[in-house]
Amino acid sequence: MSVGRDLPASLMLVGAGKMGGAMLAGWLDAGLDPAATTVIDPAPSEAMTRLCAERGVALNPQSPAPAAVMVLAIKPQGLDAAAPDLDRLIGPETLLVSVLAGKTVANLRGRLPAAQAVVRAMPNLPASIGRGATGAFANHKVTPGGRASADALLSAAGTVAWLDDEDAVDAVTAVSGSGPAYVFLMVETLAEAGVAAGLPPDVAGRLARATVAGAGALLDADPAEAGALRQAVTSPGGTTAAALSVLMAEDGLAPLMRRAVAAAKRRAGELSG
Ligand SMILES: NC(=O)C1=CN([C@@H]2O[C@H](COP(=O)(O)OP(=O)(O)OC[C@H]3O[C@@H](n4cnc5c(N)ncnc54)[C@H](OP(=O)(O)O)[C@@H]3O)[C@@H](O)[C@H]2O)C=CC1
Ligand SMILES: O=C(O)[C@@H]1CCC=N1
Repeated sequence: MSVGRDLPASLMLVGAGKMGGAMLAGWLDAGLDPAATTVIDPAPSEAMTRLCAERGVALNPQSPAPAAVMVLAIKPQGLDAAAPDLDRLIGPETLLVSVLAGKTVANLRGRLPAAQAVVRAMPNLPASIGRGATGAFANHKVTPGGRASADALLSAAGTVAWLDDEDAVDAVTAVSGSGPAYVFLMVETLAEAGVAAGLPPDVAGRLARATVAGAGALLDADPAEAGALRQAVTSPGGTTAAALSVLMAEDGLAPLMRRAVAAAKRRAGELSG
């Protein structure tokens, strides 16, 4: 699908924080018309204010007109307070694309009755460099053209997986939405372990960061499965095997990751409503 061709004729981004800001930069780079783009955020960061000024994007205009697509990127906990004002900004043809964790299509339509066609999307932070991973679900009111627009927007930020089952969005949230934080934590804990093993903190930090970044880049460049790449590092009877006997033990990383993902999915469910 051609990203540029299917980008919406006009777009309103509501909430230009970490996730909204990351996506906006990618969309503008992908060819979204800045003159047809509006950002609504009551207290935009300096960087967002500068980006809008430099690229010619309208920031908090007095009387914004409904756009072809509204992307909602406020916190889920802020939906109730924001909804009455936002509902007035949704036209009969507006496609609502929400990235709010936990908020279901029914939750959204309950707060925003003007919204008919709704896409629930769960992107992640590497969208800021066009390397995001997004899961998306479209309700039955979304037309093929609306889905193509949403796909073009989300694809501008990286890989998109469309989901047939809305319940899967909470699992996507727990795996890829929150997932970058798990990887960043891996860098932090690997560095800490390096210090405990005797490395100076700056050396441990630099090597841990470069190791995770390099492993990610290799995973990206090499079509081999992650397990095969792991085996390529593991010399029989060597140091990696010794470490993996700890990480792959019955009480190692796998059950810990299952518990972490289950906790995130449970939290997404709690944010529903
Ligand atoms: N961060 C991430 O990695 C991911 C986040 N998400 C989802 O993205 C959404 C935003 O998260 P994130 O970017 O981290 O949060 P942020 O707090 O960074 O961004 C939310 C932004 O919305 C603004 N805002 C608050 N109320 C309104 C309003 N009524 N109208 C317009 N803007 C408003 C906030 O302003 P102020 O700060 O002044 O309140 C803030 O700038 C969440 O729903 C989250 O679940 C999804 C995937 C990944
Ligand atoms: O932590 C959160 O709730 C959001 C959703 C996924 C990533 N950040």
